[in-house]
Amino acid sequence: MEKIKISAVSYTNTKPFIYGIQHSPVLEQIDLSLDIPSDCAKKLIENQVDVGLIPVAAIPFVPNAEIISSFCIGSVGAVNSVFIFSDVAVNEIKTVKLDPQSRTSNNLAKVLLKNHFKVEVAFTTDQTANTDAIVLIGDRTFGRKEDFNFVCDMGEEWMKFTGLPFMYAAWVANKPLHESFLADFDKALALGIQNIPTVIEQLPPITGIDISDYLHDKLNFELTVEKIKAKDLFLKYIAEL
Ligand SMILES: C=C(O[C@@H]1C=C(C(=O)O)C=C[C@H]1O)C(=O)O
Repeated sequence: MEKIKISAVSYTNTKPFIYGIQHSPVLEQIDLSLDIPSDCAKKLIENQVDVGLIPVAAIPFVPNAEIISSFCIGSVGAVNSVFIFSDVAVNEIKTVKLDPQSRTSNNLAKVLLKNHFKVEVAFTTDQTANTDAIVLIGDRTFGRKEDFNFVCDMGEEWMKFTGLPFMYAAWVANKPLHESFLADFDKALALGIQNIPTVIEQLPPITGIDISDYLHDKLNFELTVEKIKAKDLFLKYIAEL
């Protein structure tokens, strides 16, 4: 039987899901690759894979996109790995360098700066540019908060702006898949979330972040009705940018 090709995020935030997949029988049905989020999206959009843990901002670009799991990468308030870092206060930001690995958080920065902070800002993807602020996500943010005068946690600011939690990435398919596979896959993800203490024990030493606090209390993996509401609202704001 042909394996189901899956692209998942290569960051620490996805380790519980990987643990669950690797400790479940569904592993035998899967060809798993770990990629930066922007590549997870690219692979799913270009049909190089059947399922991706992809940035929610990329969902509208996936033909026949369907969210297939009751789990996601989310937060209820602060997430501690999705930031706008700057040395000037947010109302003084004029230029922002975007993170080439991100699709969701780059758009979240645009949405929040326009609608929440109400500042007009120029964005660049040129990584050599000198800007007032940068968007940075994932493991590369660990230990970086001390390097900047101003630290804006976008999960926290989204909550202040909308009163809602946030969904950064979702498990999305680009074609119909067997019900039995989907049930087994979701069970595998659930197993990973139930075993976060073991996942933490097995991680190599990580500095610059309290990894237990991050995986237990900042990240929030259940795909709730409120998070779907947040995703729909976020996509609406993106369409209005
Ligand atoms: C919480 C995070 O969520 C992520 C942010 C993403 C994005 O900005 O496109 C995509 C996938 C997730 O890894 C993070 O990476 O820190």
